[in-house]
Amino acid sequence: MEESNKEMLMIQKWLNQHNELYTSATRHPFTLSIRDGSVDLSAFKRWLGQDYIFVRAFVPFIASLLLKAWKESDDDSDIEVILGGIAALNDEVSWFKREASKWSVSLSSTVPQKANLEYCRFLESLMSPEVDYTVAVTAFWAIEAVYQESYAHCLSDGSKTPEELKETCQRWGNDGFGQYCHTLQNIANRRLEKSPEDIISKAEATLMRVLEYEVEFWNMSRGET
Ligand SMILES: Cc1ncc(CN)c(N)n1
Repeated sequence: MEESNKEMLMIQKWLNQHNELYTSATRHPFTLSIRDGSVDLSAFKRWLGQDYIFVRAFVPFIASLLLKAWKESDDDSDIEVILGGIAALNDEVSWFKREASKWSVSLSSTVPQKANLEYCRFLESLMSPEVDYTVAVTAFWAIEAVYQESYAHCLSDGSKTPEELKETCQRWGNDGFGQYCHTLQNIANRRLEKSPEDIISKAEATLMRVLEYEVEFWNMSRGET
């Protein structure tokens, strides 16, 4: 391993080593099509309905992370950070309902697609008490960071995001959420620094699984499955 990687924090090292996979999640054709204004609105509506189902499954996952933080964390401020995420989710669920009615998407009749079911099943597996807090908080950071990077890109220079999709992009692409993701990354790095080799490799494998599920989730908006 080259010298620079030794001082580098674990997450940064992994993002370098798995840059292709990270890019496939954060620069997916679906979000690139939002950024260049060519997005197929039926793909956007498919994504909206599926993501509402995911966010509902995300709630118990964050609740389980709060419990792991309470039991295992060496730093009490982690609990407040995670609590902030739970509070934001409360607002997020109502945002989905408003946005769905704006697009006449019926959330109650949306059927979870295969990629969604598999991702939610993976989330549920991370809720098990056997899964270490360090592994779970690394997953939490990755899940949030993919959306933050993807949607921030739809708002950055040169973007031609349609006006009616800007609010969606702002939801995850805003600077405040960017700060929040950096806070999560710091928590994950702090925990990884003190972790034994087996936990570190579990966290790396989990990060890669999250990125793969995120790519499949974006692919789902194409509506093939
Ligand atoms: C699939 C997915 N991944 C991440 C996020 C951001 N919480 C989301 N809403 N949906």
